[in-house]
Amino acid sequence: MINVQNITKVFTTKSEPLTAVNHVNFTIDEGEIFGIIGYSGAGKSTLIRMFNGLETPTEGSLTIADKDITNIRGKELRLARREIGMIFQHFNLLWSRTVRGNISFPLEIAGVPKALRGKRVENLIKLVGLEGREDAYPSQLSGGQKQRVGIARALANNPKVLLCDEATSALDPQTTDAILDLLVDINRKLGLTIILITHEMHVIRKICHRVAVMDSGKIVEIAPVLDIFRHPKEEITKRFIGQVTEPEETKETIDHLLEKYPDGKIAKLSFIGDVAEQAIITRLIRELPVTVNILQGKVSQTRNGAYGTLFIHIEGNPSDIEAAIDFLNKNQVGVEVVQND
Ligand SMILES: Nc1ncnc2c1ncn2[C@@H]1O[C@H](COP(=O)(O)OP(=O)(O)OP(=O)(O)O)[C@@H](O)[C@H]1O
Repeated sequence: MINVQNITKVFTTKSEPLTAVNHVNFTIDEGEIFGIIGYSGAGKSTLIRMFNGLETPTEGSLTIADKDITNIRGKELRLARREIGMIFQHFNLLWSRTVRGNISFPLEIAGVPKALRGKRVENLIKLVGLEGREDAYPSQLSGGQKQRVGIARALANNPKVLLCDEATSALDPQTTDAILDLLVDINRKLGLTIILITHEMHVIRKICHRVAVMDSGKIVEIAPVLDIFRHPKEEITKRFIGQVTEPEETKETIDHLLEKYPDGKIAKLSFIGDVAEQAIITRLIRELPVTVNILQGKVSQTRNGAYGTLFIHIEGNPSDIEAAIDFLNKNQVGVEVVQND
């Protein structure tokens, strides 16, 4: 449905040209929730802003539903923008208008007659769960409620695509989850394609089907979310995954254990889906003369299934430890020795 080909954006700055997005290629299917993750300055905002003409690419093309939106201007661009809604980190609401007034605004701009607007606004308020708050002003709303208004406003003209620019970054964890659940609900109900940018792997893990990892203007890795969890290739991807799979205290625990047991090896095991980690560890201890200490474990749920990590410390003589790692590898467990000696 969406085809991004060789998209590049170079900004002219006082000192030298700055390449914010550097020859990026990918496609997005209709109805997909597609995440783009990267640290600050990676080029995510610039990339997403090219989807609705807020930035013009220096090179490359971008087609949405077979329509090339790269170089359109004026009326054509305004019409194309109606097909693409956008929500923002800081909501960008009109402070002098009520909830109803904010949601109605894009309909007024599009010239929808008043008689039709009322019904449409009521439906949108219901869709995002803001019944009873229709007459409140943004200053009277919580962050989560403000973003619900942002979502309703973005959906007012029945867009095919919703762009989310760090839409949950200003919200607390509980409100973030509620807004993410709402996005999934809307994606299911309306078949809407959602493209979101974030620096939080939690957001990707919770709702995205696929993810692209962006670094210095380039897409360095792109895959279904569960595959990325299972086989991250790039160092930066591993760091993002660590945000959700590794409890913060893991490093301290590992350091402590290395001091306590200087001879062992510490391994990070990855389990996908229903692989029963308990049974594998039990068999490992029975079959090989090694001792296993379980340090930390966590299971994360993604849209495509569960992903678990377990940190263990293996003690024994070196050949038995090697045999233990072999055993784990043969049992469809991802094994990464994180540190030894
Ligand atoms: N209008 C502009 N003029 C000059 N440079 C810009 C402009 N907009 C963005 N940049 C630069 O392009 C690079 C990418 O910025 P961008 O905002 O796209 O990154 P980002 O990944 O979204 O980060 P953040 O989350 O901090 O916004 C940065 O080095 C930024 O300073």
